[in-house]
Amino acid sequence: MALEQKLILASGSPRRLDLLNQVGIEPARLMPMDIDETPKRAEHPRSLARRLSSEKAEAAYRAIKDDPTWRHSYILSADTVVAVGRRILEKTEYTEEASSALHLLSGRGHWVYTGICLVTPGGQFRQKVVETKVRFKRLSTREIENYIASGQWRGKAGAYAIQGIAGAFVQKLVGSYSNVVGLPLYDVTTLLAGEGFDAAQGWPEA
Ligand SMILES: Cc1cn([C@H]2C[C@H](O)[C@@H](COP(=O)(O)OP(=O)(O)OP(=O)(O)O)O2)c(=O)[nH]c1=O
Repeated sequence: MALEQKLILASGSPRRLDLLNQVGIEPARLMPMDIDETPKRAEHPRSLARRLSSEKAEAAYRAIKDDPTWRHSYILSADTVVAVGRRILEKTEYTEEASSALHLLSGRGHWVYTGICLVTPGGQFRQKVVETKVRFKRLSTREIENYIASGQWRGKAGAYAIQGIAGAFVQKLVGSYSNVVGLPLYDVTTLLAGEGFDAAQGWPEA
């Protein structure tokens, strides 16, 4: 059976789809999962990324497990969390919040955690959290204002998108770049390889 018939991406993020396509993986179906992403009190950012990625996968699994067309599929989900120390910088739609997040990121190192979760057709959950350390240069008030005006921060964890203008803010990055954009490609393809998927050849015949 071809990979196309086997993989559901439980995400509405165009970046995640682009990243998968980049390595030749085209999911059969996209299932954006609308879950409550509010962190629990004192929840560590790493635990949050793990919990939310598995909640997205669980919601998708519940939706397809009794559906004869989709129940033999794999489900992949992810969640990206940006944090300065233990302080989580959530996605925002408000300019004031985005501006204070950028002031906080300016001239400092921060962590980007992406939780990934792969559910097998048998209902087993395989999970991982991947960490990338990013350091921004010092940002002037003018640079922050211009960035806010670009709107590129909307709906992005940490109020920035490394794949756009904010790429110029990055002084140093340690770890996976694709992890910051929203899906760590090495780790995703390694998880899929554990299920017998070879990116160059597709899935083995069922
Ligand atoms: C830090 C950073 C985040 N992001 C994006 C990736 C994610 O789409 C988003 C983090 O929010 P998520 O909640 O991980 O994802 P989402 O709500 O956009 O999509 P879904 O839950 O349906 O999969 O921020 C970038 O695009 N670039 C970046 O540099």
